[in-house]
Amino acid sequence: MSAAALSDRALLPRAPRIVVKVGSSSLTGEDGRLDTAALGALVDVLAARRAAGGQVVLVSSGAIAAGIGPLGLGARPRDLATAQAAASVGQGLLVAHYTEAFAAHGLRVGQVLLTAEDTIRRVHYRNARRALTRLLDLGVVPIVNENDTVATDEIRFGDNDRLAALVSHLVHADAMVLLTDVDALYDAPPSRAGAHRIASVTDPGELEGVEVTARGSGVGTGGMVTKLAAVAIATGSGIPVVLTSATLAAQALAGQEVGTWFAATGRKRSTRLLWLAYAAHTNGRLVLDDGAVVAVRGGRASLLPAGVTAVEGDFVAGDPVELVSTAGLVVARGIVSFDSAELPALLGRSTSSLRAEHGPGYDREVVHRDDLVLVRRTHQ
Ligand SMILES: Nc1ncnc2c1ncn2[C@@H]1O[C@H](COP(=O)(O)OP(=O)(O)O)[C@@H](O)[C@H]1O
Ligand SMILES: N[C@@H](CCC(=O)OP(=O)(O)O)C(=O)O
Repeated sequence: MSAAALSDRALLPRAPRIVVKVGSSSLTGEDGRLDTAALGALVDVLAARRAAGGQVVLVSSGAIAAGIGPLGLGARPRDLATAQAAASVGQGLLVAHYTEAFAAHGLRVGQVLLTAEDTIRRVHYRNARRALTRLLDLGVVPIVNENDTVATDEIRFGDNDRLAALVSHLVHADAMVLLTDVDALYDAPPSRAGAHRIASVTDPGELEGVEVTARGSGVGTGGMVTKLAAVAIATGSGIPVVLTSATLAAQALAGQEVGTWFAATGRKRSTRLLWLAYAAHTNGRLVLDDGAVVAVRGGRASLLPAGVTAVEGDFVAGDPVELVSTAGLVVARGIVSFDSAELPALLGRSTSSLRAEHGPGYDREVVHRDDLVLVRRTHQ
């Protein structure tokens, strides 16, 4: 990423590396099936960007939609197993369409399927980053999607908006472009009479009072809610975002006054912590005593067994969990370093007594401070 974040949409044409995310709703026709003409039109815009010297990572949804027709399904499947089957059939077809469309411009594509896990486990995200940057160096257009066939209900993005934000962070993108079926963020769902387009957002506080729904277009998932969560992840880590419709992609990339511009607000953070803060589905809760709440809120302390009073849920070491006060207020999220089965016997105990009784290894933190993020409210 260049040293300073892009300060204005007019600078977008000169951004060296962008991540473009296109949603199912922009790639499907009225019947919910893949619209290859819309896909072709998007590829024309992205190919022009490549021809002008810019690097592009495309995060494309549409695998499930592309599987609907070939499998003879009437509509987008709601159950996970059928959705996974549709994605399995559709992903190959989707990438085949992209391969052909980009090849017409002399460009190669590379398929990259990621899971939520890939963005938290250190070794996984290093691998993903290395592969993506090598593809870009080789002049390839990486086409990223969630690996739907292996993603489980508990740990998956489901929508590609947050995946796109984490990919933007992973590749140090200069900007993220979210393409959907509405031309901008509106102050209320656009179907409502009198809803107004919001041209730019420079501070997250400006989003207060903006009414968004999680209900998408029918083929998409998450609606505007997951888009704003993705915007928070990207802008909060120094990456500005443009949100507009796929049909306005060319104008958006040219820096014209379309869509909604979200200015970068924060500095770069670790991808794993971003995932934990905004995207992770937690598998359990640790209840903290008052002293531990104060220590954790201070931002520099790890959570020790002595500060935990109760454990809720089933999890294994390495899972994301919520850290809550005795009143049930979520204080932080963290990657826990014990299984839920072994924790109850350790609670309230000092690390030295645990080491004496159970051996070295047991004197570790329940959540290390490097694996912990304080919770702030978002639109999620
Ligand atoms: N305040 C809002 N501004 C704009 N769109 C909104 C708002 N609230 C809800 N939406 C809805 O979000 C939908 C886009 O989400 P979705 O269908 O999940 O898209 P995609 O498939 O591109 O991810 C739009 O069709 C729109 O109806
Ligand atoms: N990975 C899924 C994407 C899920 C989805 O619908 O995402 P989106 O349309 O971006 O809200 C697919 O390719 O069908």
